[in-house]
Amino acid sequence: MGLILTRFWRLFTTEKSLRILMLGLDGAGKTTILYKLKLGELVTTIPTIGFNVEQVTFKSISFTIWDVGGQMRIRALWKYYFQNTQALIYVVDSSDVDRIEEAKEELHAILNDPEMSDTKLLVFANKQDLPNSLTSAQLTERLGLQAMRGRTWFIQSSNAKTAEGIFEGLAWLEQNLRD
Ligand SMILES: Nc1nc2c(ncn2[C@@H]2O[C@H](COP(=O)(O)OP(=O)(O)OP(=O)(O)O)[C@@H](O)[C@H]2O)c(=O)[nH]1
Ligand SMILES: [Mg+2]
Repeated sequence: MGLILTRFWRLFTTEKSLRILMLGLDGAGKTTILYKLKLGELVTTIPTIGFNVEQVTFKSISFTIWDVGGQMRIRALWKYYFQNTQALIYVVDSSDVDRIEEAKEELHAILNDPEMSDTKLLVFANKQDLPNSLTSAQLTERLGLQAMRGRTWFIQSSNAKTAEGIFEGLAWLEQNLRD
């Protein structure tokens, strides 16, 4: 009976959980972002070997966010998380200027996978608090975002330590994944 009621209730509510994949080079700030969203706290992270997954509810939508470790030797595992992903959150350390090209190559490799062809893209231009960090406009250029065809995307400046920009990014996802 409970199950029937639950199913009936779901017909009239907008309840749904969307699968979000969060990737980016090691140290970009993915795990920091995940727990800032989940707990509202700054957690002390260690490099992720494997993944973290958390359910985060924002406005009408429940997001299941998969945060996968970004170290080079484990990036080959990213593809096993692609299936059924509605949106990719790609986190970039905007101050790590020497590795922007690497971040660009990895991003385009992900987006070229057929399983990611309809996936929406949110880029966090993270670590904006650090000196010499690139602005979101500079990153847009360096990551080749404008040149992408047929992709719904957005770039948001952020500081994961203070949560600046993080919820703005989630609001964009909520708007674009609602229907
Ligand atoms: N200054 C500054 N530091 C940040 C910011 N976001 C994350 N960090 C720090 O960057 C370091 C790496 O953050 P993580 O969240 O562990 O990075 P990650 O992307 O999960 O890394 P992997 O798990 O190795 O893929 C930590 O010391 C964070 O505190 C930010 O916006 N500004
Ligand atoms: Mg991590």
